[in-house]
Amino acid sequence: MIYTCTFSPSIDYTTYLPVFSPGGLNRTEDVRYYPGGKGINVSRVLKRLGTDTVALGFTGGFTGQYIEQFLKQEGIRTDFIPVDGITRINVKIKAEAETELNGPAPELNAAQLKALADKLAHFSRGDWFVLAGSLPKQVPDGYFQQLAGMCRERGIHFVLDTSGPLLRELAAYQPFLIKPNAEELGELFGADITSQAAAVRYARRLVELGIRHVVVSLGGKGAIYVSKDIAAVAEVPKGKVINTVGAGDSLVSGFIAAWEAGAEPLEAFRNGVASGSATAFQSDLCRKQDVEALREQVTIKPFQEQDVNL
Ligand SMILES: Nc1ncnc2c1ncn2[C@@H]1O[C@H](COP(=O)(O)OP(=O)(O)O)[C@@H](O)[C@H]1O
Ligand SMILES: O=P(O)(O)OC[C@H]1O[C@](O)(COP(=O)(O)O)[C@@H](O)[C@@H]1O
Repeated sequence: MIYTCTFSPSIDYTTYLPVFSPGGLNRTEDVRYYPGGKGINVSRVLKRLGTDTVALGFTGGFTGQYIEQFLKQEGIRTDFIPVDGITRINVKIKAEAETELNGPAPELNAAQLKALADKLAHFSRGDWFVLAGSLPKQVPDGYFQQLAGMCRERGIHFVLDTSGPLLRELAAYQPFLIKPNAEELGELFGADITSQAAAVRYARRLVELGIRHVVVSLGGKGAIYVSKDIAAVAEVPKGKVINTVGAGDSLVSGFIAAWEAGAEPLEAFRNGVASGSATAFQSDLCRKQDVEALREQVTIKPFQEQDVNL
């Protein structure tokens, strides 16, 4: 089974307007309320691609209930741990530029954290644990390391899509897949990633740590895949960008869906990139038919040492 885990779910209050004036009164007529948070997006996309998951994480209040109901209506199994606070609402303003306002998640107590570790203790070899999105800082030292260590010991595919200092620490637990964007990869190494060659160089350092698949997403500039034997660059298909929120999560989902179906790494990568772009080209997350239509338009080439600026 694929378990996704979202420590900080959200409702993504997504609104479209031609011009956004900071500091002024902005009236908007087109508003959507999507359940969000990276693991939840992965569960939603995998469902659309025909793969079942269980969405784990922490939810609270009326916003938490909304997310749970929404996912159930889409046929997604949930097993959230209830928390006392109210699940956040993240604001996504789609005007000339995309502006995001991501709130803090409710605090978690020791019993709630333990409840998650107890669930992980029942996973079987070959299951997946997709830990995605921002992680709370106020957890006891070593907690996330314990979860990552359980995955390593039990042969669970550990997929990590987070940012900040924990990304560096958990990378040492040899996740199966990680998907930083260029900025997150740069943060890991205290570097500015301004070229494909730099992205490949640092991704290789992660592979040397024992991570099997490293995908560096580059927004509209595509993505890079690095493993022990392969370094490849994908160009994205052309299309009208509508909402890139969830594009990174869709990339992760497309990769996992194809891998579970027996695809080779570069085919899984292609499916991931097509899923990311299919999401960027619509308001909500990608649909299977759009991913299939875009897949052949994703060009993948071996990485060439000559430098290409990002
Ligand atoms: N402007 C875009 N045009 C086409 N595809 C895009 C665009 N933005 C994102 N994507 C697709 O989504 C993937 C992930 O996007 P990215 O913005 O890098 O992720 P994140 O949201 O995690 O930072 C990209 O690798 C690409 O496949
Ligand atoms: O946990 P974070 O880092 O605040 O991110 C949460 C946000 O990321 C998203 O999951 C989208 O992520 P991506 O655009 O990176 O795929 C939103 O749904 C959510 O509002």
